[in-house]
Amino acid sequence: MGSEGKTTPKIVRGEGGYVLVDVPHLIDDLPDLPTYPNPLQDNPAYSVVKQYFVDVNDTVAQKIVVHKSSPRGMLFRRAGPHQRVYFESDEVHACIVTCGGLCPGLNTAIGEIVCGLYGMYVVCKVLGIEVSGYRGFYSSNTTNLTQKSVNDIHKRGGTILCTSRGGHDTLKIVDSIEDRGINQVYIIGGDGTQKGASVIFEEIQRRGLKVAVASIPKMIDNDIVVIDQSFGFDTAVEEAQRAISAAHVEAESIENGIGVVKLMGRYSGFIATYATLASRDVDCCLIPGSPFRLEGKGELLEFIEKRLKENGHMVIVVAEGAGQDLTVESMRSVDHQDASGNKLLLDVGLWLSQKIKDHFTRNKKMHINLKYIDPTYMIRAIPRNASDNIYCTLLAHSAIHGAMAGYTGFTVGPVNGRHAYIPFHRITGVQNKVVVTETDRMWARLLSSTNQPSFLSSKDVQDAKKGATDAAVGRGEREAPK
Ligand SMILES: Nc1ncnc2c1ncn2[C@@H]1O[C@H](COP(=O)(O)OP(=O)(O)O)[C@@H](O)[C@H]1O
Ligand SMILES: O=P(O)(O)OC[C@H]1O[C@](O)(COP(=O)(O)O)[C@@H](O)[C@@H]1O
Ligand SMILES: [Mg+2]
Repeated sequence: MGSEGKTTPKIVRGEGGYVLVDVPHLIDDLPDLPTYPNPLQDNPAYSVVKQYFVDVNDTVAQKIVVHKSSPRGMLFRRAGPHQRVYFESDEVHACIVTCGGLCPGLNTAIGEIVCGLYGMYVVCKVLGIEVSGYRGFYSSNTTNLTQKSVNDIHKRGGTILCTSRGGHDTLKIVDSIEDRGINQVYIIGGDGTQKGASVIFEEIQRRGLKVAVASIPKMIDNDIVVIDQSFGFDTAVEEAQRAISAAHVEAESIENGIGVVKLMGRYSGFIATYATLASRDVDCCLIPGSPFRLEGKGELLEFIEKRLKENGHMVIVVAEGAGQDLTVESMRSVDHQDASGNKLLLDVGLWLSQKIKDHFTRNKKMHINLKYIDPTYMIRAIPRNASDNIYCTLLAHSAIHGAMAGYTGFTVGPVNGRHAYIPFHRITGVQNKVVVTETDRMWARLLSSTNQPSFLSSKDVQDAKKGATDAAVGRGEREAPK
């Protein structure tokens, strides 16, 4: 496995606090590359739009709420089609790879890259890196992707290219790119994948190749900074409702019924938070950013007892990364990792369910009926919903326009609603989290909606505030405290 990217950030400063966090361009290292008119100008669909092309100086502001005396924040390059492109249509040899865990919308993203390249840029060589993920680059399994072959894949869950964890060998991957004559690499994947894409880009740059590397971020649990939301998240929240509903039906149909639902979210609690807020059936939501304890006054077990006495049933949603400090303590775990180096978490849902059962068996005050639901793989495997489908189309188009315009080493996504190109170094190594204190009002809305205690001690509040500051610094919204 490679290390994280070390590209020097390309920062452009101007008047009035203008700070553009720019993305690399092929001409940074290959200044004499010729340009060509964008074929879209002759496309009957797109040429009717008067101002279809973006201006090369267009930027998107990361910060839209600014104070009189605070820094203006950073800008990113606006995504979209450019008047001039750096590839002739028949010169393009693109490839697409999907890595990491499944996420609804992967097939739409693949299909839309293929259709966008063929339809908008009259490209006719698009290779799918199969079987699978990064290691697929150095196996012989590839497939020619055509508009016909991707025709209805957006209706299916999973990825037609398959995916994998581990197996990132930068040199072998770039050798394969070079040997096959690939000059546009589209990489779809999560945080690990973005780190991998970053080192691939650096090796390509080191070899002085005319190869654009564009990535589409896939983080089902939305733990990506800078961009508004990741694809598949909306679908995941919707599908999570079904698990919560089932837990609610089970819980309310039996005396002292408790439904426990574990939702994805290793570092963040976005799916759990949004699904809880949306469902209104949840009595208690537990996420990584909000520590809790089991025993003691005002702590979780006491709250469960209270809610059962009041309502006769309750639903608990727990994000997979919640309470890891407690599970590690009680299960004396060893530090296991998956093939990609991700820490393997202990199943907090199972652990919590057992703890609740033990508590009520021990104190014999109340007989409870607990049902535990883990819908992780059911959620990941479904096809995307309508809004994620459209979103994936826009992401794919933004990636294609960027690569054709010669940008490289970038990921795409909406920043305050406008699509932008973001350099890898801005999104790798920092995680987006639900911030339970300070500025994040969503958690406050959740507490008010479930009417659960916050379970936070004053030390937790201090730690959470520090976490909020670190996250804001990570997002570039605030300067690091001196
Ligand atoms: N620091 C890294 N450098 C290079 N490749 C990496 C790095 N971290 C992860 N990868 C590779 O990225 C791919 C996907 O990573 P993984 O963490 O499994 O999924 P995700 O991208 O969804 O987070 C794997 O093939 C893994 O080897
Ligand atoms: O069984 P797998 O494929 O390792 O996946 C389990 C993990 O995949 C996820 O669904 C998503 O993780 P990634 O974003 O790293 O792919 C996690 O929430 C979960 O812990
Ligand atoms: Mg990941």
